[in-house]
Amino acid sequence: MTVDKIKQQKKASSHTFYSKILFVFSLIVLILAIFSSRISFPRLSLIASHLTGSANTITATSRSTITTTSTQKMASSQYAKELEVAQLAVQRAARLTKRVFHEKAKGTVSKDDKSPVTIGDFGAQALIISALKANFPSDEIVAEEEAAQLREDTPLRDQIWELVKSTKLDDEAAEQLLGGAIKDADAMLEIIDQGNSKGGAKGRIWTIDPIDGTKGFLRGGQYAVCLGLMVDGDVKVGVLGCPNLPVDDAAPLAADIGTNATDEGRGVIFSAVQGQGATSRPLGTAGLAEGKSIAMKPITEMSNASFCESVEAGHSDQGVAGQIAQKLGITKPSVRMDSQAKYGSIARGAGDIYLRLPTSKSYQEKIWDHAAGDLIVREAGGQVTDVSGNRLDFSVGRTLAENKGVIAAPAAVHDQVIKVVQEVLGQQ
Ligand SMILES: Nc1ncnc2c1ncn2[C@@H]1O[C@H](COP(=O)(O)OS(=O)(=O)O)[C@@H](OP(=O)(O)O)[C@H]1O
Ligand SMILES: [Mg+2]
Repeated sequence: MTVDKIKQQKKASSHTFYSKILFVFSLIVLILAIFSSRISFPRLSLIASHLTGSANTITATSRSTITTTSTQKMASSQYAKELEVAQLAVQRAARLTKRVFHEKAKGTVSKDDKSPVTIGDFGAQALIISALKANFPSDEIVAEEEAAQLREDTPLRDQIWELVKSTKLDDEAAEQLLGGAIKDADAMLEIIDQGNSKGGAKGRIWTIDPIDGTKGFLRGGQYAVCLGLMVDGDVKVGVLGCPNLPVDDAAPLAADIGTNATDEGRGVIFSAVQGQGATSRPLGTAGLAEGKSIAMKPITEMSNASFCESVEAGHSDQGVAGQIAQKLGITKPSVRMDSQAKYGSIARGAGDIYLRLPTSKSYQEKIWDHAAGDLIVREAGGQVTDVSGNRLDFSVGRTLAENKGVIAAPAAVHDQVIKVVQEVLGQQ
């Protein structure tokens, strides 16, 4: 054997040695990354599914099995304080709405656009804005309700004030974090009116829908207390309190879900922070309960998929949705459900697809009806767009002026759904 050959062999074996070391080193780094929870298991499997482009790689284990100690995780992550305040504010506001929900008389009045609003809507908005202003005084707020009507109607104002001043979380530290009680009824009106931001593409702006699905709330159905934070037009934090959804993420979706007479086993908070995944936790009455990571369910067969839509035919074209579902091969009837509870339900894999088809050319969707749900579904592995396949644009004011309709589905099938939506709408 020549000296050259011996040298070559030595070089080759030292290469193999170094690549082995490199392999072992990468393995250790990967294991450390998993255990330090910087990448949670559901997100890893979602990343895997994006890499392979296959829905099937999102395994069943990615769903709802990982318990996160919310406060521990929050402490080190971006928007931790915003998330904690937002969830507690929603939990407290939901407590108020539940009191009204169980009353026969809900203090319902009609707004200028003829839609209903209750003492629950006004009270919840006051409590949420007061918590946000205590923590983030210079942030702007886009909220659904305004106090003008209450300034004219003192008995109604007083009814709301009674509710607001007596609704607290049974946790002193949580109450303190939310800034404590509002001073008096007049201060409450001022606070309600602080939700009058025009919205837009610059700075930190919160969106609040104190009771989304007010009609559902009045009917005894689903409703949601919704809160989102946008930074420069992009949703960073989203929280949905759904008092009438089951706590169990795996409970099958049905129109009458959560219509039991008591609150036993129901009430859930969904939340998400951009880039940090989505979570569900039981809706409580004191501090925050433990959360679980949630992820959308992979659709392996369209014939087994389910889709949800609005109960109100005026809010979404149910005829067109039926045609889309049929063309996709969906065989189950739609699950009609009020409010952003639909977004939460598909995000945790209880349902698969959410279709919201415009009923009029002129209606512009409101940002508070979609901001939180949009982020929660996307962080759970879904895609949310309008009927043309464009992302919802929250940066153009109080409405989604640049979008028509909403289509939310697992990322792996979203293009397929949009293709069919366009075929059906093209035939109209
Ligand atoms: N024409 C039209 N088209 C689309 N959407 C509309 C329309 N009119 C109203 N709204 C908004 O719908 C919000 C309720 O959402 P959902 O339809 O999902 O729930 S519900 O079935 O109506 O309860 C509802 O929110 P809330 O007012 O908070 O209930 C409205 O902002
Ligand atoms: Mg709404």
